[in-house]
This record gives sequence, structure tokens and C-alpha cells, in this order.
Amino acid sequence: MSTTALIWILVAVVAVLAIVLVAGIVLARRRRISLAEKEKAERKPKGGGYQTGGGISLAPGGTPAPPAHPAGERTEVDGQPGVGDDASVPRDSKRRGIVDVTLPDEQAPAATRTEPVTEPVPAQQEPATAPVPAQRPPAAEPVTAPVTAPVVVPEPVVEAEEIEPTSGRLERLRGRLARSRSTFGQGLLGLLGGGDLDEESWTDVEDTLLLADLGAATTAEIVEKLRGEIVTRGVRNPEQARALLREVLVEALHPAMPRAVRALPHGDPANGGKPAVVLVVGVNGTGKTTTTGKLARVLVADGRTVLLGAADTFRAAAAEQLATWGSRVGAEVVRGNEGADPAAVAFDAVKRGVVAGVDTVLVDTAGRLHTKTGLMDELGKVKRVVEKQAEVDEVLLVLDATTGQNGLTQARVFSEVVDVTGIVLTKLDGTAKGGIVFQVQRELGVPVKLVGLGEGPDDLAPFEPGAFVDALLG
Ligand SMILES: Nc1nc2c(ncn2[C@@H]2O[C@H](COP(=O)(O)OP(=O)(O)OP(=O)(O)O)[C@@H](O)[C@H]2O)c(=O)[nH]1
Repeated sequence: MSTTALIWILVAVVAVLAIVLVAGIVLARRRRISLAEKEKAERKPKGGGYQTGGGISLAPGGTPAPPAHPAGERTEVDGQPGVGDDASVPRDSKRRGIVDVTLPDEQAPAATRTEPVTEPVPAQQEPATAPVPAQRPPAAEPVTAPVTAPVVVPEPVVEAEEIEPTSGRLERLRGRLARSRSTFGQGLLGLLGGGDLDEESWTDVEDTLLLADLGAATTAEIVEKLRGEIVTRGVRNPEQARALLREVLVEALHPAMPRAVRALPHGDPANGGKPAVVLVVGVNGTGKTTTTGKLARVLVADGRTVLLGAADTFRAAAAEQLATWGSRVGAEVVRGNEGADPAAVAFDAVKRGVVAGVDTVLVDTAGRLHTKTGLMDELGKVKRVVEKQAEVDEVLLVLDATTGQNGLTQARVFSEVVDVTGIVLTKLDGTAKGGIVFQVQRELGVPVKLVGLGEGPDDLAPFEPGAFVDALLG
């Protein structure tokens, strides 16, 4: 074979190799592209219900608005809305936000005002002893502007209802604490009175207290005290264990805290004295209106005259509900139109209370607010405005005992917003977590003054640590 032929064969081989190489590269590229496309094709639409391992739920963009906040479904029996939650949808009326409140022009004619009070007016600067209606200059009257004009509902007592005496109510209603009693009475006493206590038994005691919602700090304190005293006193039998447990629990409830509800007037209202003003605050559904009504009965039973202010203007039926309570005890009710500014209604109520010379004005406020700022604005305003008429003597925070930690969160927020002076713990009849009493007091440093033990009109009892613990221990 000639050299020329060899060269041609080599060229041909190189050419074939080059073609194979190029074809290989192209094919490889093609494959890679098709792989990527496959991946793309298989990718699920963003967030379509996919949940990552971390538990983060992704929702596809541009889809309809997410389901309503559970607060919208909350009722007085379910989980309660917390402060700072979205507002609950009122049970039977349109929702109104605090942002809807239109502040009046100072100079606006009375008839167009939506809120009666913004600044001090002559009437509010009168001496406390002034006989109010007669001596008030006419110029002061626009303060209660017609738009929020109080609907004063004088309710004569058609049929005087018998009101249960208030003393000893906790003892009478002790049966209502049955659910909590099973934890303390049977649970704790069973553990403590059962002979030698090993580490495991103490863990059980701790768990029992935690389950009853006493909170970690109080639980630790109580357990430590019990452990020490059991050894020191040589507790050997169930009776001794019971006595010790009672003592430790009562002590943890700070029996020396002042628990009187400051609802008595300043001087004689018939002679220019001012009524006591009690603001009832709390998240909706906790039992504010019911508590206000029950408290009115307590006062009436004590021979006091009461005026009720229905400043919960979010829920139309709340005013109705309060009016019913009022009519049952012959208490006048001042209410605003639905959606009226709660501060205006509160102002009108207290003003009317001063004029009418009642002993006590109880103001049921609204707790249905979007944010802490909203709450602060509104409650702060209610208090400021009321104080133009009379001193606020008591701010009762109503907490639903069945909501546990949520109630505690609410309590913290409210106590930052207003100077809470007492706590009413409602629905203690429906919970095994009566221990929340301990925690609430400890957290807020504010005494539990009243407890709600049922839906009946006289199911409100003064809170007495000794009687309460006795009821818990059975
Ligand atoms: N079992 C029990 N139920 C109670 C107690 N206190 C109130 N309730 C019930 O709780 C529900 C709510 O009470 P309301 O007084 O309407 O609550 P509220 O806080 O005024 O609610 P809003 O007007 O929506 O803000 C009602 O069905 C009451 O009967 C209590 O101590 N025990």
C-alpha cells in the first residue's frame, strides 16, 4: 500500500472519530435538556397543599383569600379570641372596627356629632357637689349628642325578684367546682395521703398541679413547701395531709389581698356625692355582660341603687341582654345605638348616674378589638372620658377560666392597657382547671375578687381563698 493510500485511510478514520465525538456531545446535551424538562414537567404547582418536613404550609399565590381566622367561628363556648387576634365576628350583628369611629369636630353642631366627648366641657368642671341637671349650663348639654344619644331605659321593677344573699355563696355553690375538685380532692389528696412519698409520687403531685393550670412557678413553690412541711411536721395520715395541703394552697392564694369590690359611692349621691364607677372589661364571650348583670343584683340585694351602661356596642344583643338584667333588678340602663362609640356611651351612663344620684354605675365595655393598640385606644378613651364625670373606682377584668393559658395572655394584655384592679373568673363551674386562680393572681398581682359558677343570675360568688380551697378539697 502506498504512502498516499495510508494517509487517506488515516484521514478517513480521524474524520469518522470526529463525527462520532460531535454526535456524542450533541446526544449528551440533548439528554441533559430532556432530563431538566422532565423535572420541570413533574414539578407541582407552587405550594399546592404541599407541606414541607418542617411543617410549613404553603398556599398557592393568587388563590382566594385564606379561610377566615378561627376567631370568626369562636363563640362563648369554644376557644375564646385572644387580645390581638382578629376580631371575632359578633354573634348576631355586623362587625364594626374601632377604626370606624369618627371623631367629632370640636366645633361641630351637636346634632352631627358621633362622639359626645373629646375634651373637658364646662359641665365636667363643675364642683363635684353641684346638683347636676339643674345647674348645668345649656351649653354643656351637647356633650351627650343625639347621634350617640343615650337611650335611657328606666326599668321599674315590675316583679321584685328574690335575690340570693351574697354571703356564703361560695359555700352554697361549692358543688359547681366538682370538676376541679376531682383533681385536687381525689387526685392530690390521694397522692399525699397514701403513705410514703417517693420521687415518682412527687412528680405525680407536680403533674396534677400543672394539669389543674396552676402554672410552673406556683406548682414548684407549692411542691417545695409540701415536701418540706411533710418532713418537718411528720405528716403520716390523710387528715394531716389534708390540713397541710389546705394551708399551703390557701397561702398560695394570698388571703391578705384586698378583695372588696369598690362599688360604693363617694359620699351621699342624693347630696351631691358621686357614684362609684366600675368598668367591666375583657374579651368578648368571657361573660362580661352576665357578670355585670349578676353584680348589679349583688348590689341591689345590698340595698344599693345601680345604673348600667351598655358600652358594648359591637353586639346589638349585648345591650338587650344588659337591659334585661337591668329590668330584673330595677336598674336604669343607658345604651347607645349599635356601633356607637363605647366611650360615648360610657360617658353618658356615668353622667346619667351622677344626675340620677345612683350609688353605682356599672359599665359593660366591649372587648372585641383587632389589636392591642386598638384595645389601648378604646379602653384608655373609655376611662379618660368617664373620669371627666366621676372617678373610676374599679376595673374588673373578666376572664373565662376554661380558656386556660389564653385567658392568661388576655389578662396580661389588659393589665398593660388599663389599671386592672380586680379579676372575675367566670365559668369555673365548667372546668377542671380551677388552678388558674392561683396563676392569674400570681401573674398579675391583682386579686381575684369574684368567681362565676354558673349561668344563673345569682351564680356569682365573692372569692374567698379558704372557702375556695375547701371546695376544691371536697
Ligand atoms: N357556665 C357558666 N357560664 C357563664 C358564666 N358566666 C357567663 N356565662 C355564659 O357565657 C356566655 C357569654 O356571656 P356574656 O355575658 O354574653 O359574655 P360577654 O363577654 O358579655 O360577651 P360579648 O357581649 O360577646 O362581648 C353566656 O352564655 C353566659 O351565660 C359562668 O360563670 N358559668
